[in-house]
Amino acid sequence: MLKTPIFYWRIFCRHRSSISIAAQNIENVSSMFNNNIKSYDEVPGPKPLPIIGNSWRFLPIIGEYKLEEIDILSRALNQQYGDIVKIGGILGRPDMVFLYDADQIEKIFRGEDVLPFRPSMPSLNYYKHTLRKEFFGDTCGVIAVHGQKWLEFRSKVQQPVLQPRIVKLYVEEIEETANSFVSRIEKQLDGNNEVGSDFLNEIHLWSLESIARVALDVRLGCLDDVITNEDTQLFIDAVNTFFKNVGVLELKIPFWKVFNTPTWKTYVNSLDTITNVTMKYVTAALKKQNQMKDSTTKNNLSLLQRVLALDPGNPKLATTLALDMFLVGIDTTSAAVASILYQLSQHQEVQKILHNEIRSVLPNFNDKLTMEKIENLTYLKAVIKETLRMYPVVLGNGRTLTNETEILGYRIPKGVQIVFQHYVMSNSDRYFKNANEFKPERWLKSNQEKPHPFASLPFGFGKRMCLGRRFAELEIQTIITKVIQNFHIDYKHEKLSYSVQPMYLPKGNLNFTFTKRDSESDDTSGRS
Ligand code: HEM
Repeated sequence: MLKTPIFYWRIFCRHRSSISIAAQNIENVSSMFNNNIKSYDEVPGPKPLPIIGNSWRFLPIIGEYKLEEIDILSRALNQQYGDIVKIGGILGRPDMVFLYDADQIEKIFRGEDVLPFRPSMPSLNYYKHTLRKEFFGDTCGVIAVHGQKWLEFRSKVQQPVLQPRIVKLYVEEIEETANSFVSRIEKQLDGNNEVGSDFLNEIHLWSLESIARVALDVRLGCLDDVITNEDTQLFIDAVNTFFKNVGVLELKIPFWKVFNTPTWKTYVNSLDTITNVTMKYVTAALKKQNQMKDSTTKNNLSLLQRVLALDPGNPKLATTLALDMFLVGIDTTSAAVASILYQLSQHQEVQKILHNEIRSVLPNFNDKLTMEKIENLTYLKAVIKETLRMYPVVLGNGRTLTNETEILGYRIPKGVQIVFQHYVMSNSDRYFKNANEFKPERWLKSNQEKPHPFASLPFGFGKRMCLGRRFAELEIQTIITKVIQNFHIDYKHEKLSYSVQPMYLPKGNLNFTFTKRDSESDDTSGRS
């Protein structure tokens, strides 16, 4: 069936929309007068067959393109065809052009117009714009939203969400959540100091708890031994159900478009629950804000209070923002943390340097984290960047052209979806010397060889850049600091390979071994 091409695109587009949008005017006028420009038909790529085009390549059994192995496929296409590859002739969807050239990607990003176009995640798009239209109206958020509605929403919330000054207000709460995670690990260790096979779910709980602190000003208690708050259990279940079903709706034949499939109903229920619980907390915050007027200084207003103030008396804007943060901020951050911990378990020398850095910045276990201290954890930041270089959780990002554009000597028509192949570029020696080596040092200031700024872009770029980036960084920096400060981490099982799930992360049980460090220990003590 002709479903698979769409699957393929959506995997790239995952992050429920990360695949962005965009548009640019680059050189499109001058190109009209340049006779050397080749036509779109000449762009290299797998040749489509009559009628079925290239769709068959994505079919199970007979097709050679496997969605879970897009990493391998993308590299193979690059080797076979070069820096620009057309995947055209896919029934029911626009052509895709894969791009492997960082200079060209930079041009496209820098030429973005005011309304970068994001081909949206259809299931969420339908939920927001049709099924629950009455609730969302024109305040639909940014995920699965484009055009003027996207611009209006993003312009309102962008400043508070991305401002370092505001992110700084959350250091203590994010640290508290990380401490709860550490305590929970301790309680879950078996006789061999190993955590259970469902450790990724533990990371998800931490991530949900952290985002709730930011988006709702609430301590949900996801990491408590016993969850007593009914809403919290409801919320955890709904978030899990959402993640379980969104992949099915986005990646399999979209029967839900024709009738209410059980998956669709479950998915809608989960979204309704997340929206309702979110609305409940936001409304409570609004009430509290009204009662406490003037008691908080303007500088200390939380993100939620600031967003509430943007639309006085109305909880809709803040609810929608929180909803979007939950929908795209949990599994991305969780995947990144899982991947970083795995890499640290595989690179003991890196873990040792990192631990020594953490010990020098936080000599005592009880030392509180501050933004200034985080600033000094330069090796930690390099470890995070290096993991996201080699294993970006969102494999590729992209933009749909809104104008005819010259790309690498070819005239590419409006409407084509350009997919930036960051995974391949950031793992190529062309952009990173000895690219297959895990070397955080390459990101340190002392390194003379500066990487191309558009070869590794884990959070995207430009007007639609990740809205939660600063919070994601704070969360990841804090959790890794706390875990490595407390434990030596090992992975004593067969090496894991990475796959698209649809976040890109190690495939298999993450039953790490956590060996408690004592406060005086250097990195090697406490190891079995
Ligand atoms: C490691 C963690 C994360 C990664 C790697 C990541 C990556 C991305 C990427 C690649 C995009 C697309 C950017 C573009 O098109 O240029 C994106 C968009 C977005 N991200 Fe993240 N993200 C992460 C965490 C988060 C978190 C924690 C939140 C919220 C708290 C968040 C909220 C968003 C939103 C709302 C958008 C859509 C922005 C728009 O379309 O205007 N992300 N993210």
